[in-house]
Amino acid sequence: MRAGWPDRSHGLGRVMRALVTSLLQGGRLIVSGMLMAAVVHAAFVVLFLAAGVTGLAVFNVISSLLYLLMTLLMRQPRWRRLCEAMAGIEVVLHACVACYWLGWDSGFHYYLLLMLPTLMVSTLMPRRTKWLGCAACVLLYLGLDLLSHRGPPPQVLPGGWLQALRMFNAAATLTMLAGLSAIYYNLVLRAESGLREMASLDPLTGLLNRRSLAELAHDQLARLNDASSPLSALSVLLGDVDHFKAVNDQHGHEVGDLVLRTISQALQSGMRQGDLLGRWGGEEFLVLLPGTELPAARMVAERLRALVQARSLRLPGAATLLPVSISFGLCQAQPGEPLAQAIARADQALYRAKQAGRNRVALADQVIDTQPPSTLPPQDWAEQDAPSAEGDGRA
Ligand SMILES: Nc1nc2c(ncn2[C@@H]2O[C@H](COP(=O)(O)OP(=O)(O)OP(=O)(O)O)[C@@H](O)[C@H]2O)c(=O)[nH]1
Repeated sequence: MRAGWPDRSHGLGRVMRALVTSLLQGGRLIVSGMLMAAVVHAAFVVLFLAAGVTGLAVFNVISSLLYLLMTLLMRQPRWRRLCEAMAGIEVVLHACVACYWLGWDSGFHYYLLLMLPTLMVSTLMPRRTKWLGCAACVLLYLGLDLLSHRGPPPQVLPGGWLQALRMFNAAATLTMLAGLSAIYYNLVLRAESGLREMASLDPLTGLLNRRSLAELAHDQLARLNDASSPLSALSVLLGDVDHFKAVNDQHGHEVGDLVLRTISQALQSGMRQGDLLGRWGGEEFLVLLPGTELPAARMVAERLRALVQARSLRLPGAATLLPVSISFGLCQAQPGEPLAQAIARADQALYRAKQAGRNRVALADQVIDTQPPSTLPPQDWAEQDAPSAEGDGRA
């Protein structure tokens, strides 16, 4: 239980807590609107009692309670559609009755205007229904105007009261419109950032996906080529999970996915601030190390490799651990070198790491290579003293 809430809340405390919780956690435009409506209606009870308009004061008590009830009911998805419809009916009915009873100058017709944005942003009704609802509101507004101007209203308030009421209604409507707009704007922002996140992250591992990592890599290469930029080096590390096909084949794709997530976490745990990690392909990971030259990058790669190796998995019912390991190919991007070429060089080094027994780091040639792999000179080294992969026999 959060500090500040009583341990055992009863009655009003519980209702208040549910209201605040529904507002904060529900986070929905319509819930916030209903809570605002309950408060505004409660304010009108006081106003009407003071002006001697008892009938409308009772109407407002009922409306205020109805809105509080709906705010609570809105937490249950099955009640949402009914609540939205009830709120709409209440606004229209209340605006019409109050405007007819006290006259056009009371300003109650303003509340009909609230229906237009509320209808339009509702997620619970089809587009056609929204437009029909808006058209009905406009017709009602015009009809109410005609009806109210045919003669004096049933209850005539003193001039000062009427003016105060109209100003209150105008202020309340405008404030609610501003509030609704702000809430809607926040919802749009949240949805937008959610979409952006979905578009840039790999859903399985939560790492950057290939597209967003490629964009960042292009930015880094541009900085490397820019003489005014402080970036002096960029190392590119391409990793590939060892014997991953065998994991899938022997244990199924769910275990394969678990291995990928485990390796992602291991890699993330070894990343430094400013380095970039992403899932480049199925079982391939790409790491960019800005400001890092080859010797330091090699140490980073060794650290990541060791972190992955330490994450062997114990599968349910299995007597032995499932070994996991990763091989890395490493190169330092050359100024002016395209991304594809830097990655191709890292890939060639990765190929040699695999050939040399896996679970190791291999460095690419420093020379920018434009030749096909078959004509390359023999590579100078793959780390022969690195530990062997678990279960090398599967190679
Ligand atoms: N479970 C799972 N498997 C994937 C995913 N993406 C790719 N794979 C599998 O990863 C396997 C990659 O196998 P290979 O490229 O043959 O390589 P490997 O078995 O890891 O062997 P080496 O790389 O030589 O050590 C293929 O069987 C793909 O189907 C994924 O998101 N989830």
